[in-house]
Amino acid sequence: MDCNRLNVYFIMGTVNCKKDPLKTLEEALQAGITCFQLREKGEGALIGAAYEEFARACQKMCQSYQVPFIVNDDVELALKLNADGIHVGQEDLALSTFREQAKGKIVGVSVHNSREMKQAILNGADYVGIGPIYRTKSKTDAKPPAGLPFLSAMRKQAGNFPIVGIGGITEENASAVRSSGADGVSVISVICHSKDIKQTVENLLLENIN
Ligand SMILES: C=C1C=NC(C(F)(F)F)=NC1=N
Ligand SMILES: [Mg+2]
Repeated sequence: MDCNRLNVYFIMGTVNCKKDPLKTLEEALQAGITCFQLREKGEGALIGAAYEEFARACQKMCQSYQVPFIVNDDVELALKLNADGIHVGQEDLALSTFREQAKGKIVGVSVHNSREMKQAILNGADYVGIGPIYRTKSKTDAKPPAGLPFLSAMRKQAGNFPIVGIGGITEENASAVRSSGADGVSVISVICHSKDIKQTVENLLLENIN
């Protein structure tokens, strides 16, 4: 996976949004997010036909901006929609299972320590999500903040394997996350709660990427 794809990796579900989620996604795509993950979970999340319909609407929008459409956890839906990839946690399926069913798809894995990262790379992940870097409000069962030194240590171990930082990342701390070794920043609230999504995404983007 081209690590520039991870530049600004927006993650969203209907639960995260104050205003219309599809409008939020449209504005974020227009502003230049480089990857999108549908993470529909938690209290009040869509299920069944409404969930699938929402997912298809998000996928269609991503396709019109040539931005990868990644599904969190739900491998079945990812395969049904022929999504560009999936993102799974340590508790989700074994990558090998998904890999067989989905050649050429992007597979991302959340990792919290060097053993998990080593395993994810061995199992054929295309990128790893490392965090939470800072305190997050978006994930109820998040681990304690790992901080930048942890991210730097993981970068040292990973060589140039694609790494995206996640957890409490804002316009203020995004550059520190990048200079600590992340190829990109993954965000939920800072975009979902932004009054000016175009400005927010521009402030998060690493400019003049070749
Ligand atoms: C828990 C997560 C950790 N990392 C990522 C990503 F940023 F995509 F790598 N997504 C998640 N849903
Ligand atoms: Mg998960």
